[in-house]
Amino acid sequence: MTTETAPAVRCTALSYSFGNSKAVDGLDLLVRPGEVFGLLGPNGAGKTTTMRAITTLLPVPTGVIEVFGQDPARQQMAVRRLIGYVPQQLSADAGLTGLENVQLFARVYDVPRRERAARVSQALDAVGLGDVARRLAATYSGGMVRRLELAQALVSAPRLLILDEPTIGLDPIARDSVWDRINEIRSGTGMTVLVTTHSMDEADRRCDRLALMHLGRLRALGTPADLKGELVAHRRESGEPASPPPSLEDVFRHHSGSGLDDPGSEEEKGAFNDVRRTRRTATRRG
Ligand SMILES: Nc1ncnc2c1ncn2[C@@H]1O[C@H](COP(=O)(O)OP(=O)(O)OP(=O)(O)O)[C@@H](O)[C@H]1O
Repeated sequence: MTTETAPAVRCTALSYSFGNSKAVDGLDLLVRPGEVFGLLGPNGAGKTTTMRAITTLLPVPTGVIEVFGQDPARQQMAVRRLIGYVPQQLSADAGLTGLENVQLFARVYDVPRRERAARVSQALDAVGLGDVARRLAATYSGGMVRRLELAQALVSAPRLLILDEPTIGLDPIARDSVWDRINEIRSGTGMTVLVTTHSMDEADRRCDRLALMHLGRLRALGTPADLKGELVAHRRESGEPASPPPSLEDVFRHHSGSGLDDPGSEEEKGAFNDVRRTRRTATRRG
């Protein structure tokens, strides 16, 4: 299969353990080219581990991963060239200007020297930071820092953009601004986006398809509408009240609630809404 026709990502029986603890447990996943695919799940579900395995940042896992038909274990550099990655952790340097931050990534990604200046300025313009590129990142707001990190990832013109909690800690306006930029770039390039999120709203509004993960395993897969529709059908068949219409939160509870895997702690059962962590935006300004 050529990289043109291959799925953006295919994971087959993917597993990864930290010591005796299984972070990802037999995951099968297929991300189609051009879609926004969301990995949704509470803390510890295995989302970040899955992403890091795809990005080649973890030692070789068990199972198979393909990124546009390439194997990250054997074709590490080829895969890295296809990917732009925005990790959860802060990746912008507050002591550099926006421009310098993106220039740094252009060198790291080995963007050809003669294309560098144009690509850096395109990436900054694409995220709406062209006018403030010569200001220190320390003076940027949380939303601007997140857009700067997006520019860093975009400077290599990736076919697959991987975002780990892209809008955590941002207010709704900054969130929308980040997503608007991502979608503008997608419509211009056909780029695929793989994103993790805790946010039901973000998953519902922004993702074409979702994988619900819990305790390292895939619990459900589909469009937000399909996932909710399946729960409606299940309620109908089991004689449960049809209203109110289910939310994604209800879908998640249905798939990961008591009786599945380790139903153990009460904390784990229903805590989906309680896991929203902030990315400590304020400290990232200084
Ligand atoms: N470096 C590590 N060393 C040991 N255990 C780890 C490490 N990274 C993750 N884990 C464990 O692996 C499991 C999955 O973690 P992972 O970060 O992939 O989950 P997640 O769904 O991304 O959660 P979060 O939303 O909190 O980032 C958790 O039990 C976590 O404690």
